[in-house]
Amino acid sequence: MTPLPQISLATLAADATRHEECERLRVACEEYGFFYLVEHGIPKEQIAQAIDASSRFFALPQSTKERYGHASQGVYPTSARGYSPLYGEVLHPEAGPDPKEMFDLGIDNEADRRPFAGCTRLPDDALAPGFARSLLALQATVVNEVVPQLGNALANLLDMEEGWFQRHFSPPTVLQRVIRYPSSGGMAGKHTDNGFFTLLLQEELPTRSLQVWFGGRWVPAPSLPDSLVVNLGDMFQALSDDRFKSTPHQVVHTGPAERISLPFFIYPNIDARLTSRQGKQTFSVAEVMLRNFDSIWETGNGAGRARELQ
Ligand SMILES: O=C(O)CCC(=O)C(=O)O
Ligand SMILES: [Fe+2]
Repeated sequence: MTPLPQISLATLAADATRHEECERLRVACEEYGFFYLVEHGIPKEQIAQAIDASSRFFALPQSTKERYGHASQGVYPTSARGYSPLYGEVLHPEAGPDPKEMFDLGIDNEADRRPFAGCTRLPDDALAPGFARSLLALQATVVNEVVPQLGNALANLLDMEEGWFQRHFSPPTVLQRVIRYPSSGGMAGKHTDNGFFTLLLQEELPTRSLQVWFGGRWVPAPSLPDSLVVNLGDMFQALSDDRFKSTPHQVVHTGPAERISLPFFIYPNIDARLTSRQGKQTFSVAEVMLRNFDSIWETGNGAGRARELQ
């Protein structure tokens, strides 16, 4: 059993029940910074198709996958999109590069030359059947349905002025990722996520691979049927003047099967400059994101608040 609370997006979004569920959301965020999202509205088949197609993509020959690597993508920073082989990313400096492989996508916009924007070069249907199609379909549901509803409810916890969420998340910056942890053992070093919040879809496996740092110990966040995992990121913590925390977490996957997970890292609009509720912190979204990418990919110092975590 996991102690993590469950929050219903349908209840949160309905006028008659919103108030009570918002209170439960507040408690979940204050106590854990992690919760399960149920009644989230993402069709089960859409998730299953994305996981199946991802698994097939990762089974392609290494040289084929590497044709879609960071250098082939044409987005700045280069590590923001495309395929990354095993041992590419450092989430915690002591753990070193993680045994996991990944593919990163974002919201496509050919003409947009700002950081983290542009178009993802994806394998076509002949090479990776359903890969691009299923991941972009999932992205559309997440970005158009889940992010506005959940994002608004989370923004309300921050007590910002009317229209704050709408103003700073139109559109949001979305880092969509597909991760494969091999059956021989996979890891994601302990870290915090750097954005506003993260939505995690994970393959339904009996393992307890994802672990959350809570109450001085690692608590498993296994996949529960029809549930997503949501966690708060460093930007949420900063905007709340540290009232809410971005909770440390890690992945220790020991097999016996491989594990696919599909996180969506949700950030404000890339041009936003934001100030916390009490005015103690002001930051540029692009600057914070670029610094975090530099720490992960260039200096090996890890993600989010990793350096604070022993
Ligand atoms: O794969 C997972 O379950 C979580 C991965 C994660 O925490 C991350 O990529 O930030
Ligand atoms: Fe994470």
